Amino acid sequence: MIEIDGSYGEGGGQILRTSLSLAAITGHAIRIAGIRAGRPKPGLAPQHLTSVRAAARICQAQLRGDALGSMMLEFIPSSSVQAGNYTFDVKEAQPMGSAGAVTLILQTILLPLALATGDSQITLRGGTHVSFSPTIFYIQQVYLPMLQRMGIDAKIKLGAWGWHPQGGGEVKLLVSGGSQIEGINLLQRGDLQRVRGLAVVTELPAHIPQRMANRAENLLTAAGLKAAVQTLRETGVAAGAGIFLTAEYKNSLAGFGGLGRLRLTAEKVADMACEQLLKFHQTGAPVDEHLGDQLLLPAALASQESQYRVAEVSTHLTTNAAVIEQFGLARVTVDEGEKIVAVVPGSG
Ligand SMILES: Nc1ncnc2c1ncn2[C@@H]1O[C@H](COP(=O)(O)OP(=O)(O)OP(=O)(O)O)[C@@H](O)[C@H]1O
Repeated sequence: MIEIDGSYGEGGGQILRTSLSLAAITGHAIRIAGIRAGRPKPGLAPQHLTSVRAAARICQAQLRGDALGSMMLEFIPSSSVQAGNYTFDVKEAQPMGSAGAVTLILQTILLPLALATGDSQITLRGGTHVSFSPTIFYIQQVYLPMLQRMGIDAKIKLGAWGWHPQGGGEVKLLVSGGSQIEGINLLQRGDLQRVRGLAVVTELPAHIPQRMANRAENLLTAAGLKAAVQTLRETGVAAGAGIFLTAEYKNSLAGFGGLGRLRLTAEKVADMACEQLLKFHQTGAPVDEHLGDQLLLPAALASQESQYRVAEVSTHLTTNAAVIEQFGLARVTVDEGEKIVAVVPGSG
């Protein structure tokens, strides 16, 4: 049984999710104590509990401690990962409804399914565009295209938008099994080709996405960047608004966003997304702070080494590196000065 300290470093949900993915892939039993001890409301929240159950379903794991608020979990896989058709709904963990991020559940099971024999089709229900997690736009425009370069083939389709706090979104994920994961080398990003974006609302007037798009295009153009932001107005289970931007460099992709809320003007939401993008652009790095921690897992499972330069070395990154090393799957070196991450699989 591999013992994981959930309070280590960041002390957040990512330690749990990375451990679940790796337990499913390797078949190792794990015990995690101190789950999300670093958070104000520690223990398993609906999104985490759904991730636990999703990971358990695909490798028929026995569970102990799989309850809301639990700070201890035992996860004992009893089969190899089984490709197939699955549905996971955050509501099953929290019947009152929750905007728990489906993207984080997606990231927990994607690599195990990509390495399994056979293709999978997954339906995920919950929050699709929520703070402190990748949005579906980010998964579509940044994460999956980067994974594609590493030999992982997955596609997603948004069925319904799910915003905070109601959730209620739906996403279909198609994963090709039998992947051979290749390493990635991202030290130079090359020139910026353009910034593409989407300004969207559900159940709100059309002037809002238009104002977000105009503001973002104006700000980015004034900074000398080529930018095109589309607008979209959709129906949904609740009102919501957001703007999502992708910076497309010759060799890399990076994603940023702003989410609307009551009393925040459309312009302010666009400003938030543009500020993040412009700050990133100035660093000259190919990999944004979030992709930096998200690339670690595929890099650890690849058959070659990876090296990439990040805009910022986050505690998510260093914490994730420590979890991966604990499974003995790869050696991860983070050069804090140069902000270069090196992953050598099979040498942990
Ligand atoms: N704006 C963003 N764009 C892309 N990815 C993001 C963004 N914000 C957060 N992420 C990613 O979401 C993940 C969040 O992990 P974290 O450990 O914070 O867990 P959590 O389960 O959301 O909950 P908690 O932090 O409450 O424990 C990280 O991989 C991080 O890179």
